[in-house]
Amino acid sequence: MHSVVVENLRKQYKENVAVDDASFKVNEGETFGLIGPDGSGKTSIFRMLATLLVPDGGEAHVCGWDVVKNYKEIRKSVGYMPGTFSLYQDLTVEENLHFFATIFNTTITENYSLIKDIYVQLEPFKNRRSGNLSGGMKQKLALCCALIHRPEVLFLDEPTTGVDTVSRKEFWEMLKKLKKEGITILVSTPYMDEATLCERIGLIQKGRLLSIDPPQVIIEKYPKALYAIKSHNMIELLSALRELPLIGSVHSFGEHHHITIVDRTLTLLDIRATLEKELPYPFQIDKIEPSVEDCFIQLMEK
Ligand SMILES: Nc1ncnc2c1ncn2[C@@H]1O[C@H](COP(=O)(O)OP(=O)(O)OP(=O)(O)O)[C@@H](O)[C@H]1O
Repeated sequence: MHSVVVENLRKQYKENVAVDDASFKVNEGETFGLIGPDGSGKTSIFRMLATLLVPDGGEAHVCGWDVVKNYKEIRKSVGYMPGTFSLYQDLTVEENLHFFATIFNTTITENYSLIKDIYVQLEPFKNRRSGNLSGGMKQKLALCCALIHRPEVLFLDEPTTGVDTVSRKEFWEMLKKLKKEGITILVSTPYMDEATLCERIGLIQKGRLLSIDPPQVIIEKYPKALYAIKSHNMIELLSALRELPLIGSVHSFGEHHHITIVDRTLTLLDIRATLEKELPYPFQIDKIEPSVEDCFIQLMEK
C-alpha cells in the first residue's frame, strides 16, 4: 500500500516549469527523501501534496485521497513542516502547541507519547516566545506542531536547512523514532549526506526526477570508476586536469577533486603513470566509492 502516489505531476509559474512530469510513490511507513538543489521544485511538490497549491497537470494521492478533490481529508491526515519557520512568533512554545492541537480538535495530552521525546527538550523554554528560540529549537517546535494530531504522513520540507550539525543529527534521530511509530515520512533536503539516512530517495533537478532508488542502489549504479586526487595547489591542479584528454570529468569536492577517466581499461597504476608525465608537481590519487553527490552530478550531466 502506498501513502503517497504522484503521477506526472506538473506545476508552472508563468513560463517557469517548476515541476515537470514528476512521478514517484512512497510506501506506507517509509522514509523517502527528495534530494535536490535550491529551485529544483521540492517545495512546489510538498505544497501540492499538502493541498496548499493546485497542480497544473497530473495527479497526486495522499493516503488514498486525491489532492484536489479530497483536500479536506488530506489536511486531517498529514502533518506539514514548511521550509520556512511559520509558527506564531509572538506565541510561546506552549501556546503554539495548544493552538495547533485545538485546530485539529485534539489536546497535547492525547498525543503526548508521540511528541514526548522532542517536547522534553523544549520544555525548559515552554514560556518563551517562539520567535526568540534558537534555530534548532524552532525546528523541534515546528515538528511537534506538525505531529500534534498524530498524522499518518509527515511532510518535512528542508527541515535541517540552516540548522547546526549537532541539531541536524538529533533531528534525524527523531525521524528514526517516528518511523518506528509507523508514520510515513517524505522529507526534502539539499544536503546530499542526509540522503543516505532515507530508505529511498528521489534525485530531483529542474522539476524532473532523475532517479528513484535506495541510496546504496543509486551509488551502485554509478557507471564509471571514480578517483580522488589532491596536490598542494588545488586550483592549478583543477585547470591542468580540465585540459587533459585522459580526464572524462572533474569536480571539486572539499579537499579533493573527483575525476573519471575516458579510457575505462586503464588501471590506477596506468593513470598515475600518465599523470606523473603531465603534472610537474607531486599529487596523490586514490580510487574511491562514489557518494550520492557524485551520482547526482553524473545524472545531471547525462
Ligand atoms: N510563487 C512562485 N512564482 C514564481 N516562481 C516560483 C514560485 N515558487 C517557486 N517558483 C520557482 O519555481 C522553481 C522551483 O521552486 P521550488 O521552491 O519549488 O524549489 P525548491 O527545490 O524547493 O527550492 P528552494 O529550496 O529554493 O525553495 C524555482 O525556479 C522557483 O524560483
